[in-house]
Amino acid sequence: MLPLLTAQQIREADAYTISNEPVSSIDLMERASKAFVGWFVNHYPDRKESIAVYCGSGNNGGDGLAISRMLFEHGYTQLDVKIASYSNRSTADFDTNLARLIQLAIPITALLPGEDLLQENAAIIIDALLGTGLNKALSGDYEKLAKFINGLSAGKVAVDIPTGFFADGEMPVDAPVIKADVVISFQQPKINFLLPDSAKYVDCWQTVNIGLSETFTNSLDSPYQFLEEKDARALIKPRHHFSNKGTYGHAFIIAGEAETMGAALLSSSACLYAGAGLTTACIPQAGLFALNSSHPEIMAVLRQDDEQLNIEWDKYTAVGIGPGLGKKAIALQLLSDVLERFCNPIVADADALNLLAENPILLKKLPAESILTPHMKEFDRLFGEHNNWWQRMQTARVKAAELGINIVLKNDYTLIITPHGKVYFNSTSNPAMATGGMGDVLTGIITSLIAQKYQPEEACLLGVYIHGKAGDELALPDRAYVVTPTQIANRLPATMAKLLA
Ligand SMILES: NC(=O)C1=CN([C@@H]2O[C@H](COP(=O)(O)OP(=O)(O)OC[C@H]3O[C@@H](n4cnc5c(N)ncnc54)[C@H](O)[C@@H]3O)[C@@H](O)[C@H]2O)[C@@H](O)CC1
Ligand SMILES: Nc1ncnc2c1ncn2[C@@H]1O[C@H](COP(=O)(O)OP(=O)(O)O)[C@@H](O)[C@H]1O
Ligand SMILES: [K+]
Repeated sequence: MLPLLTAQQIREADAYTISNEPVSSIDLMERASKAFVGWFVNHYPDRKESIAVYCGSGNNGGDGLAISRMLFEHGYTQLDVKIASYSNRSTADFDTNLARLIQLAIPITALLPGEDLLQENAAIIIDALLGTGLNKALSGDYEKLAKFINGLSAGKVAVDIPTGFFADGEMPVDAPVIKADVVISFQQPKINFLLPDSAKYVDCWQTVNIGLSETFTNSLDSPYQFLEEKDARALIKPRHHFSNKGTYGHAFIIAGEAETMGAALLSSSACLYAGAGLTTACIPQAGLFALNSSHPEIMAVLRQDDEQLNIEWDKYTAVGIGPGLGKKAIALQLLSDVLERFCNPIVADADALNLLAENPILLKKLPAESILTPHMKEFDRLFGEHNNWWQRMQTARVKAAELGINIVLKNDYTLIITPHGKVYFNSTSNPAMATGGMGDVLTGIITSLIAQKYQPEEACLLGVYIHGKAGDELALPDRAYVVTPTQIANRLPATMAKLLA
C-alpha cells in the first residue's frame, strides 16, 4: 500500500527525511525538481517551445526556480521566469535557488502586488506558484493571477499540486484554482486528486518518487492508502492440487426480477468466474430459461412474488443480495430473512441498499464485517445528502465504524472503507467501464471471494482491484471506448492468473 499523507503529514515527512537521511533541505528540493524535469523532458522534448515558469516565493516557487535552471541546462532556450512577489517572505531554499538562477541568461520578471499582469504568449505554463503550503482559498493578487492563467490557451503543467487546490480536506465550492492539464505530484497523489470533485481542476496526474523516508511515512499509519498491484498480488491465493468445489465455497446470489434478470446473470456469472466452488442464484421463475441457457453451471432457487420462501441458509458460505432485485414485498422479505438467519457477513448492493435506506432499522442487523457497495446516489440515500466527496468519505468512515461494516463507495478510484477507519483508494478501472451492470459484476466478485474464505476486507480489496484491472486489460491497450460487464466477468480468470504469475 502506498500511504497517502495529508499536507501536514507531508511537511512532517519532508522534515523527518531531512533530519534523518543523508539529504539536506536544498538537496531534497533539487531531487524533486530533477524528478519533475525528468518527466518534462520526455513529454515536451521540443527545446524551442516557449515556456513560462510561474513561481511563488515558498518552496513550490523554489522548485520552479530549480526546474527553470535545469531546463536551461537541458537546452531549453525559450524560458521565461515570473515570480509572484506578493509577499515579502520567502523560504531559504527559494532564496538559494534564486541566487543560482540569476547566474544564467534567463529573463526573470517580478509580478508586484496590485500590478496589471503582462501579456503571456508562452506555449507551456509551468505552475510553481503555491504547493502543499496553501492554507486558504486564493484571493486578491493570487486569485487574479490564477484567473489570468486559466484564461490562457497554453498547456499547463503543475508542480506537485495545482495552485489553489487543497491537498486534502473540504474545498470551498468554486475556489480559484489554476487548472492543470497534468500535475507532476511528488511521492504520492494528493488525497483530493482521488475524489471526483477534483475533475474540474486536474485533467491527469502522475507521481514521481523523491525518496521521502518510507520508515517515517509508514509509521504515520495514515488512514488513507492507495491500493496497488503488489497489494493484490499479496492477497490472492492460488488454487491447490487435490482441492475440489467444496474447497471454494458455495455462493448464493439473490438478484433479478423478470425485467432485470440481466443483473442476476451478471452478478452470478461474475461469481462463477471469480472462482466460487458453487454458485446458486435466487431468481424469479421467469428467469430460469435465461439462466440455464447462459450459464448451465449456476444452480437456481426459484421464487414467485406471492410465495413464502424457505431457504436453507446453512448451505451457503456467502450471500450477495440486491442487483436488479426490485423493492417488492418479496425483496424485503428476502433481505429481512438473510439478516435474521444468515450469520456470516453479507454483500448488499443496489436494491438491497435502497431497501436498507427505506428501512434503516435493518442496518443495525447487518452481520459484523458485512459489505455495502453503494455508488454515490445509493450512499446518499442511505446516509444523507452530501455537498462534496470529502464529507461523504468522512461519513462513510463514521458509519463503517458505527455499524461494524465495510463500505465500498464506487467511483473512478473506488473507496474501500473498513470498520477500523481505513480508507483504501483503488488504482484500477477506467471510464470505458461506465456502463450499467458494472456494479452487479463487482457484487458477484466480492461474494465469490468471501465464499472462497477471503476475509471480508480482503475480499473488498482484491475484488475491487481485479474488477478494475480486468476493465483496464480490456480497454487500455486499444483505448476501447467501452467495455461491457459481460466482458469483465469473462476476463476475470485471466486477470487473476496474471496476479498469481
Ligand atoms: N523540503 C521540502 O519541504 C520540500 C518541499 N517541496 C515543495 O514545497 C512545497 C511546499 O512548500 P511551502 O511549504 O513553502 O509552501 P508553498 O510554496 O505551497 O506556499 C508558500 C507560502 O504561501 C503562503 N500561502 C498559503 N496559502 C496562500 C494563499 N491562499 N494565498 C497566498 N499565499 C498563501 C503561505 O504563507 C505559505 O507558507 C511543495 O508543494 C513542494 O512543491 C519539494 O521541493 C520537496 C521538498
Ligand atoms: N468513469 C469511470 N472510471 C473508472 N471506473 C468506473 C467509471 N465508471 C464506472 N466505473 C466502475 O464501474 C463500477 C460502476 O458501478 P455502478 O455505478 O454500481 O454500476 P451499475 O449500477 O451500473 O451496476 C464501479 O465499480 C467503478 O469502479
Ligand atoms: K503548484
